Amino acid sequence: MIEISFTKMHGLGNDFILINCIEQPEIINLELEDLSKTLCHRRFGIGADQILLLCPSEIADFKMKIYNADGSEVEMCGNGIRCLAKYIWDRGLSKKDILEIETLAGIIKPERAGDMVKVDMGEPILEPEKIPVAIESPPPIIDYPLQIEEKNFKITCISMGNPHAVIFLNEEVSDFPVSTYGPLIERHPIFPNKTNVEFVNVQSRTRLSMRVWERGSGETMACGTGASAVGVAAMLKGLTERNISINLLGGDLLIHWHANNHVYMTGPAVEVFQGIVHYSAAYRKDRRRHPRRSCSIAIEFSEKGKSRSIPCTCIDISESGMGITSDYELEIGQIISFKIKDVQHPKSAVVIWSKKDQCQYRAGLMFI
Ligand SMILES: N[C@@H](CCC[C@H](N)C(=O)O)C(=O)O
Repeated sequence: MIEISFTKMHGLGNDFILINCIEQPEIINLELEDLSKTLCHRRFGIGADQILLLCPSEIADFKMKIYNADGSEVEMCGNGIRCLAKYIWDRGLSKKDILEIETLAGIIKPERAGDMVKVDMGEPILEPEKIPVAIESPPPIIDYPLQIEEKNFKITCISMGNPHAVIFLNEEVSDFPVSTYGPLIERHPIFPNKTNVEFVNVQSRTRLSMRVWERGSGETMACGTGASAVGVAAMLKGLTERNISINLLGGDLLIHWHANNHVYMTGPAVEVFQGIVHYSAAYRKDRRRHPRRSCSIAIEFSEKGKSRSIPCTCIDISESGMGITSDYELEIGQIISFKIKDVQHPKSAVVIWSKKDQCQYRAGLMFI
């Protein structure tokens, strides 16, 4: 059982469990799919649509990893990145007004905009093979006919880093059976990576209303990438201007498809509460980048801020970490210092797992 500190946040009711993996680096070593499924569960967990992991990045200010409630890892989350930016600013983790956040969809830039957060969502992707959607037709895919049971839909396909199928309805979106057709379209074989599905009504040339069925999470109160895709779809079809507001179940987002081809999304981000969850951790199978050599070397370590030396045995070692056995129990996240005679290695490590093994303790350490 490990303790995980988290912050519950939402963007227009699309809710997130944000975990700071810079402060808790051991989290990255967990089975993250299991973690997301467990924590997002609305009855047995904390409850959320997605988990967001704040991580260090080598190419941007920070990295955001995102997992849906069903455990699937996703490329991008528009409401999530506004919440992540607010978390970073509120805790003084960066003084920059425009952040660069690495995601699986590339580097996305959230910017302070008064009480709101404006996000440069990048350029929409229209090529069918990149969305991806198995339709052999030149881009853009607009109003492609798709029959689902007795209903004939027309889908407009766009990727904002993640896939979206946008459907403009003649009937009222507020009464539409989103939870009947959403999952059938999400898993339709023409979407090899599944898809998010947006159902839309046009109110005027500057205002739309929509509901969204999110891939891997079900119907949510809002979706930032979804609203961006809907804005692009409406503009491609000539239904609206390039600067519009979109009403979702949780409130409004502003979408601007700029002449530079970037989509800008503006909306709120809210922190709800902080907490600590006790989690029965499953660890990732061995995905080490550096192979470990077995050994048996007696070493001593000391805990950060303490001078007492504690004996232990190093039982395997690689470029990035080592395994030890000791009579002393170490805690996950604890930082220790040590020295191994005649071996070149960093002098500090963080404990990424720890368990009792018969009458001794075993721990995995990552060099820092
Ligand atoms: N809620 C998000 C999108 C989250 C990911 C999505 N469910 C997917 O699987 O692509 C947003 O605000 O963009």
